[in-house]
Amino acid sequence: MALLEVEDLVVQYYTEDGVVRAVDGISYEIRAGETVGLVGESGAGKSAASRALLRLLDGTGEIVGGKIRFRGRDILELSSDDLRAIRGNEIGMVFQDAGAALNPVYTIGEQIAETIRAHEDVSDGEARDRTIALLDRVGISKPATRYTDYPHELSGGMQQRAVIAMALACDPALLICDEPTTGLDVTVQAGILEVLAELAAESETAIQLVTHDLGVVADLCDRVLVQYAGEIVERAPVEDLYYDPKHPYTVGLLVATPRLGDDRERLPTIPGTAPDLVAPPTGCRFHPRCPYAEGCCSRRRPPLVEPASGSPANGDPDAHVAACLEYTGDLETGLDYEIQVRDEAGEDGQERTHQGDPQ
Ligand SMILES: Nc1ncnc2c1ncn2[C@@H]1O[C@H](COP(=O)(O)OP(=O)(O)OP(=O)(O)O)[C@@H](O)[C@H]1O
Repeated sequence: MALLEVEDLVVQYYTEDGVVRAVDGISYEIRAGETVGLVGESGAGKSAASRALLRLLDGTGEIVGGKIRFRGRDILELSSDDLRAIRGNEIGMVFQDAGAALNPVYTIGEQIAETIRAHEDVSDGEARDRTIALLDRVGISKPATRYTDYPHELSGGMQQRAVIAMALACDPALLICDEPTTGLDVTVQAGILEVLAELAAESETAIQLVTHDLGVVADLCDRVLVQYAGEIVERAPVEDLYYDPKHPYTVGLLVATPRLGDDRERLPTIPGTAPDLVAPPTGCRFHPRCPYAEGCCSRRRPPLVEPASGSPANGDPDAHVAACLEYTGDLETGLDYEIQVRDEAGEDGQERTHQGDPQ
């Protein structure tokens, strides 16, 4: 049994402009210990999908369909007490804004120790010792001294490390990280990513990592889910996705990802903007931005299929599947990524393919 199973999840927000279907029928699973990246541009519904896992949607957000099972338990059916017992204990969370996750009136040590005591029957001394060990593990130097710091005494990066320490306090089976480094400067980001990379490599904790940065995914993840306009359009083990992307949107994301030694002055971006989720495009939601779109793309919604055979995705989490009509045999001209990628080449005509080393 998978640790986490998400089936046909649908999340909506109710706004003045209408009903926003932020997540529209996504399915995936995460097994114990693996790190899964959820990538896509801003507005794709990645945060909504992640917050829904713990029923922590903000504003008018509502889960209107689907199933979420964690260790076989139906998250959507749990009482709020049972859910609270899972949050912060079996499932840890790290969201974008570290400042908001910390209580300004308690020291970081007290907050982390309190999280441990809330879920486990331990003495104050033991909670304190474990907290200091956690602060050390996430790279906070002089952890015994830092224990008594208030959040405002820490830099943004150190606050985020403290939040990660708090999320790890009860040794969770699953850690949900939503853009954990956004808003931090580049060197600070690198430090936080290192902490997560160690965690991904060494611990039994599974991670769902939400990011718009495919470079980060390459460093940390075992598998990747690509989300576009509320749907998963491609799912693959990380190497397959980098070396052999199948969906034109994924190719666009990869071409737009800076690489080590990149000498392009301006990175190409995917033309157009993410669609309005009140009234998303018909058929394939990416078709208005897709360089390969044909008439059928605005009429047929592509199913997730195995590209080689065109057979429907069968739930094998390690399968490489993509939702593009090319793979159901509907496109006449087909996809020719080489041409698009060559267009990005410099004047020397050197091809810079998206199939370089992921970094
Ligand atoms: N509290 C809210 N009220 C109304 N609409 C919302 C709310 N939160 C998100 N949305 C809408 O839901 C859609 C998905 O947003 P979400 O934040 O989940 O995307 P995302 O992929 O995580 O983007 P980002 O990387 O910018 O966080 C967007 O259209 C957004 O405007």
